[in-house]
Amino acid sequence: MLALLRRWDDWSLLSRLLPYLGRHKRLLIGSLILLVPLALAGAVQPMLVGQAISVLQNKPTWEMLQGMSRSQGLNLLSLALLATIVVRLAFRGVQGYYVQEVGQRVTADIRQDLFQHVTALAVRFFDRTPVGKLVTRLTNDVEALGEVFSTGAIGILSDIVSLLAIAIAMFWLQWQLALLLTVLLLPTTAVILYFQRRYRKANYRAREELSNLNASLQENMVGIGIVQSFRREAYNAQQFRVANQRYLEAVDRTIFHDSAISATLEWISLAAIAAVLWLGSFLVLQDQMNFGLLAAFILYSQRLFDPLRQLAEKFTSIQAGFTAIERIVDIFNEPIEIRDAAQTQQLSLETSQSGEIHFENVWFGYKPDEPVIQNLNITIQPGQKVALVGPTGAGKSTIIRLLCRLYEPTQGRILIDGIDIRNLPQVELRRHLGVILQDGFLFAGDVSSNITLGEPYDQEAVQAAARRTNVATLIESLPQGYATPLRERGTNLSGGQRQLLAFARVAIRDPKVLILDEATANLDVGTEALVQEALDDLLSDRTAIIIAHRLSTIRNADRILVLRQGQLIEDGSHDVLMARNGLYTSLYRLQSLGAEVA
Ligand SMILES: Nc1ncnc2c1ncn2[C@@H]1O[C@H](COP(=O)(O)OP(=O)(O)OP(=O)(O)O)[C@@H](O)[C@H]1O
Repeated sequence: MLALLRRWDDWSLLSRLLPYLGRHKRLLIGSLILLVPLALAGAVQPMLVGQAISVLQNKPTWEMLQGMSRSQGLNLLSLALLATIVVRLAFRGVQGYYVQEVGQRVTADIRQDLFQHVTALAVRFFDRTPVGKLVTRLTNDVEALGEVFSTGAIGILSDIVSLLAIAIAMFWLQWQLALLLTVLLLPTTAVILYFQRRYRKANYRAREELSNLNASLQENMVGIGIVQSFRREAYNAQQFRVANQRYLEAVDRTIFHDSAISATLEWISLAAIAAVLWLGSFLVLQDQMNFGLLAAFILYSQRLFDPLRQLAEKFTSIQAGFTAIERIVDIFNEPIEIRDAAQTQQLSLETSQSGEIHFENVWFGYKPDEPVIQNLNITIQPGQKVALVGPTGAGKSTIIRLLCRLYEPTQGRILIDGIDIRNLPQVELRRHLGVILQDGFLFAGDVSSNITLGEPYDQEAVQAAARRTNVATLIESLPQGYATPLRERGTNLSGGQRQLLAFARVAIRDPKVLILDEATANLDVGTEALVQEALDDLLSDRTAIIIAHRLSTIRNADRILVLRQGQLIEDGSHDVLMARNGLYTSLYRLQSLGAEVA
């Protein structure tokens, strides 16, 4: 307990999460109220047994028992004992249920808030955090935290109330024996605290190792295709074995410290009985105490260590919970870097002139000292089709991520229709931009929901978007049409078909700016014709930024921007750039040569 009080850090961490308890006040208060009769019944039982023995021995008893015959007194005491047993039986179940219920509800609330927080974090956070680790935090850690709120915190309160009730009863009955037991409690508590501290450290390590294990698991599952095609199974299994072994060793350490605590308590509670017998018999022999009282104290010495043992067990789960709290609060503390401004502006979508994009002295780097985009100045007129071209790693995709505000420029600003994108609500910015990437990601759900993505479009709009993007025939040929279930992996859609769905997803939103990042790279010839047709339709009357490695696909762009190492080095139409005989010309010639050789 002292260790807990000393850990102000922990308490301040915990206090961040206390409001969650406040949401379930009624259950919480119910479970707290039930603690009182439970503790009282527990503390009275040894007294009743002691009185029964005294009645049997004709020794002094409580006043109310003195006018009764021995059998009447014994009957009354047995009835009272039965009543305390009934109280404990009846209330313990209800109280346990309430406590678990509070824990589970708090866990569910925190899990939900954590999910919302994590999905609001900038992409930058995901660059440095493996998905497996996040999953561990959202599942195992939240679960461990739930224990703090259920069995942990309230359980500890219940044990403390029991301990207090027993202590008061003991001191009331016989102070010397009570003092002896209290003195024995002190070194026990010190030993427990020592092992607790060790346990806490071991537990933190174990959780870290579990995160690593999950991260490795997740990487292998997601990359299973590559794992198998490069025959990396044995190699990866070896790596997994190492991670698994490390986890095992870390868990072993926690078990060791946990067992050490139980063993200490086991030993000390026996020692306590011996000590009570020793001092108690001495007092009985000296006629300072009767045998009934000694019997009551032997029961107390067992009872006293029982809540202490439970307290230690709960401390263990609370310690695990504190580790989890640290890791969860870490995530809650992760600032949401990209937020809507306090005063946002609106885009006027109605004018035909909307869709102008302007990069003004934009600098950006994923790491502070490594600029990936350097002093970029571009103006794209409404309706213009612009292609971004350049060697691999030149920064083409980065420009798109900046425009979508997945990352913020370190210097300079980006304007859409004259408004800084930081002043636009993110919802509006992203609605204004239709992005199609190389892989059309599918969510678990049916075809329609993969097009609407949860927004309230009616079925007619979904079908119209599908027709516009040449995917309607395909969808209608699926076993359940628009209601066919899809999921990210293992669907029977080809890369091209998924891409057509991604087009429909954008078409239904009717964005003013279309962004294609290698959107047609993965397609077979048949699908490419379909996609090209859909694309021509989508592109009309929209500003578009297109990234394509195959330069033949962007010949018709109004403007081609050539990048090298994050700098714009050429800007013009295909013909103008060819005449200039620069980087674009050499890239184009290289590709034409490649095509001829092929
Ligand atoms: N998430 C990231 N974290 C750190 N560095 C990154 C990240 N994404 C890209 N980079 C680096 O930024 C540079 C530009 O990357 P970007 O993806 O914009 O290039 P690109 O021109 O689109 O390349 P490609 O044609 O190969 O897709 C590269 O040097 C890359 O290593």
